Amino acid sequence: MNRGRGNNRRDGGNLGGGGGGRQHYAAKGRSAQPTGQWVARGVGGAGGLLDEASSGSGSSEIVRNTETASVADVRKKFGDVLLSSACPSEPSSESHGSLNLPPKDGYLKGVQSVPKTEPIVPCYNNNFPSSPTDSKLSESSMSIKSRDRNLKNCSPSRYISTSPETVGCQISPEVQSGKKTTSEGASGETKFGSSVSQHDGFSFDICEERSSGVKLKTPLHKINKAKRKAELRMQGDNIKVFRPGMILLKGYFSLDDQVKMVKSCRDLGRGPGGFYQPGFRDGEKLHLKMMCLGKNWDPEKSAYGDLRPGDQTKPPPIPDEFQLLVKGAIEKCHQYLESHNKVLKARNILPPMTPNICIINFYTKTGKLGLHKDKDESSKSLLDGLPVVSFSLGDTAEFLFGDEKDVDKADKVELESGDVLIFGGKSRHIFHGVSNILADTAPRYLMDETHLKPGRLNLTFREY
Ligand SMILES: O=C(O)CCC(=O)C(=O)O
Ligand SMILES: [Fe+2]
Repeated sequence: MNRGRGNNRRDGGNLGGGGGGRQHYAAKGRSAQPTGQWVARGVGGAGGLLDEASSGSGSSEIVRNTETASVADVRKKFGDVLLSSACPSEPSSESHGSLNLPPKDGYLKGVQSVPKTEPIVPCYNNNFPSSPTDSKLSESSMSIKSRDRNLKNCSPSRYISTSPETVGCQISPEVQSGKKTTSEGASGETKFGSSVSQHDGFSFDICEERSSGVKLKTPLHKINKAKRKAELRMQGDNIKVFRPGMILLKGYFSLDDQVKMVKSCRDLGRGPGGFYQPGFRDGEKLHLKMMCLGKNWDPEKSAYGDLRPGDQTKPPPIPDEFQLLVKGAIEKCHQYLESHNKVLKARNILPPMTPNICIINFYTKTGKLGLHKDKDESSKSLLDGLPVVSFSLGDTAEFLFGDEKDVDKADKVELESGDVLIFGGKSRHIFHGVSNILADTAPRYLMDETHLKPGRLNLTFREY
């Protein structure tokens, strides 16, 4: 399993050809639930229509899936859980940026286990999710875009930016030879540092501290307008099947649900096992901040483990509410495939899964992730094509995917805040990556409510 090493790194430097592990290079139907109540959306009641399969999905299934537990059942279970607004979220006295500086003299790898900030006990009982309804997909925002010319001809080792503006193909000889490392500060600037540690920057806060200064709030009528717009987007047919097993649920999460998710990630990310600046064994840094839930993914070993090697922290468990959202999204896909495609048993095209791993990435505007395959999960999981379920929050990402590790041959789709992308079954082994973050594209309401730092939050759920 190689998600991050050698030619397969998941860093900013690997958009070019080669193998492909997880290399950091660097939808929907929400019901009109009152704020604070999270109801899995858009499941159940799938029609029996058998339209032309847009994905070319197989039509050999003859038994309709009736086994998947209804999300409504899970709703009953979690529907009354109190919201997480009571989670402690004391401001840190530490400036966030300083946690991303290169390690100080005397720093020893593996010793920096205690965050400088007062540890904040994460709250795992946030009450998710909402229930999106079928919605119409806006072609403009979900069509596959042409290839990313900016990344053309970048070889893997050259795709490490030396400045925030550098898209790729420029790198100092020191970095190429592995003598220097790059790290991305809170501002998104890429900095050089020593390669003593791959684990500096523990407990990076994805949100700004609320400033004491006066900040103009978005007028209520604007908020309502944005919410109405989001609701409308969710009411149409917002689902796109790119390939068998690769499905985009466009605008799946309401703005309020997005706010809750960001707040949960923030709370989790400031506690033990929280966000940090990951790097590879040779000192190269991924162009993002990362944390894991359930199991730790180690970019140095390209493998999962129970503890994070750098500080021996155990990743927090995946909150039940996240589980519910994942389940709802998969069921939504099943429902769609069975009602819009010639599929009688959609789980044969997109197998169900219960995630026990979530990798959360935070990209600043210069963040990126090289073309890679997610292949560090168990052989059985990979063989069965258990899907990766990906939630996007914040700024829009240009997401590349294809059969080869070649940006010129990759397709591109924009993933906006609230979108869910799922790739499983025959699409489980696609190359994919993030070529670009489109600055200032996050919904204003989300930013106002969460103080999310400029950038994008991505959660990918998997079953080991
Ligand atoms: O950020 C994304 O959309 C993709 C993330 C990803 O591929 C990964 O974490 O393995
Ligand atoms: Fe991935």
